[in-house]
Amino acid sequence: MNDDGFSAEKLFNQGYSYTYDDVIFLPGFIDFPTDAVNLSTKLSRNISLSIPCVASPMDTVTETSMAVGMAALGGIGIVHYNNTISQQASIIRAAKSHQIPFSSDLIFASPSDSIHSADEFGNSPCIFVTESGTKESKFLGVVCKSTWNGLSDKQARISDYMNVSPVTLPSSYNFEDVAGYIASKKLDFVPLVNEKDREVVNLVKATDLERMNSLPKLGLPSLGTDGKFLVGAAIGTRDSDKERLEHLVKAGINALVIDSSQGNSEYQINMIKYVKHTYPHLDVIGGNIVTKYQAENLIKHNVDGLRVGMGSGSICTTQEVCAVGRGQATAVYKVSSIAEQHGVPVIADGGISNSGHIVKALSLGASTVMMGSFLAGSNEAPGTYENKNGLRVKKYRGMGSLEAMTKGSDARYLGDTAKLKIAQGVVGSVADKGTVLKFVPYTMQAVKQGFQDLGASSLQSAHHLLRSGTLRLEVRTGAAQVEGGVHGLVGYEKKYF
Ligand SMILES: NC(=O)C1=CN([C@@H]2O[C@H](COP(=O)(O)OP(=O)(O)OC[C@H]3O[C@@H](n4cnc5c(N)ncnc54)[C@H](O)[C@@H]3O)[C@@H](O)[C@H]2O)C=CC1
Ligand SMILES: O=c1[nH]c(=O)c2[nH+]cn([C@@H]3O[C@H](COP(=O)(O)O)[C@@H](O)[C@H]3O)c2[nH]1
Ligand SMILES: [K+]
Repeated sequence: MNDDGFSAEKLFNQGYSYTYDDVIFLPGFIDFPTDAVNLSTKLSRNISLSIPCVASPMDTVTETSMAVGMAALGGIGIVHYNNTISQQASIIRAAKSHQIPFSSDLIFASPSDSIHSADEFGNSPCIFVTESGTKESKFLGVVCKSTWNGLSDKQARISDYMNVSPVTLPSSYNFEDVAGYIASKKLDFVPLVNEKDREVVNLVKATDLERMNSLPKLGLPSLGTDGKFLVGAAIGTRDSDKERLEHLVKAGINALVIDSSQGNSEYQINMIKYVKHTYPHLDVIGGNIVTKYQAENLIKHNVDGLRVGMGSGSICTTQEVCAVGRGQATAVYKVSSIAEQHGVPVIADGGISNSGHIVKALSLGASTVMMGSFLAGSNEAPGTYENKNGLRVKKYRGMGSLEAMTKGSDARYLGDTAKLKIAQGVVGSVADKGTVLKFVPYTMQAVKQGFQDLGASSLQSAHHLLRSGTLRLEVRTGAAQVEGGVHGLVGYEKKYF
């Protein structure tokens, strides 16, 4: 019997609430190469993923572009609901209509419009002309920036000079097909059009070919039985969320997250019952929870997945405001020890700021990690980059921040104008990280190295090491945490890849 270090069972039963940084694993035995580590997993009972990564349902994290990027990587994005029903449904429809791993910004105008300034093109080489000037309208033609630049009468109506027969490709084409076509015809760009309703879905530029070639090779994407990207969505626990759900189901969601900071409530249980009864084939993820007791209650009502984390998120102030929550390492271990007995996968939500935290979450029993701040600085997150003190940043805010609550179009807070609003989150910003298509694969490679050090060649094997007591861990003192980081240098640059 190995008496070095502690088993998780012993370590997590001593009355302390531990975070990821508090604990450290002792190395195991390596008998396989890093590339033999298999990170495939389950989001929920019936949804399989090839990487354990989930984008959080937050309005500065997951809309179409993030959902597409995460599914292309083999993970999944959960689309937020701090918008109208039609906006959320349209984000989901757009994500599900993609076959290629990225989503370009598309600009639309109607034939009767005029283009007054080159700025209206943004970064796009063209403006798309549709009947109503919106995306969900019949595609009529394009105006290329070069054509507009050459116009003598800049006030002319678009209908007078647009190209009504541009080269397009069907949106069902995959990236290799589109890239091959662009290269062979020497095109600058090609719009991808949904043949059924003649809607423009995406735009691939010649520069994208080079960009994609410089990125790590993608593994298996997350696809549903219909061959389309897997996309999840979140809703709340109000009655109005039932109408929202009807539209999300029509838009094709594959998984539903019932979003609440304290998921063990009558409101949530009633919603779970409603969803399970009305849409028996939809996987329902309940949460958020941090205790065995909460988990048992939601499992009893047949949830297909559990979202774990209260107050651990980077923008969360719940533990300060409400004095309720739990250290995330303890929360993940405790909840997953119950969930595993019922075959319910656990999502470790919040507090992930490096690959080591992902290794810890998964080795303590989670099947996936949900991330907000880790993804919010990517190109795929909503919003534009700003310059702050010489640093390129994007806004990232808590869904319980005053700003997000007052923006909220649903009745959660605005309907309750008589109530005093208390924020449980902050508004901040995060540094530019480039595309998820690059930094997520590198992060997964780092996670594989962590698993190799532990002697775990898969999530199943990591969970087996955990439950059998073979995985040994310890709590790090403050000094040990300092020692485990970079220390004693005058200056340094941290570069992971
Ligand atoms: N994971 C975390 O630690 C935390 C996350 N958040 C995020 O912030 C957002 C807001 O979270 P919450 O405030 O927990 O939202 P919530 O919608 O669950 O709760 C807001 C308030 O409405 C009440 N409520 C919910 N359903 C109701 C119904 N059917 N009838 C009457 N009252 C009802 C709740 O009890 C609560 O007082 C979410 O996106 C959540 O994920 C907020 C705090 C902590
Ligand atoms: O206390 C909170 N107040 C908020 O306003 C808030 N908004 C999001 N969340 C939760 O934080 C998670 C993301 O955390 P990270 O940025 O650490 O990945 C998310 O996935 C949520 O669980 C909030 N928690
Ligand atoms: K926090």
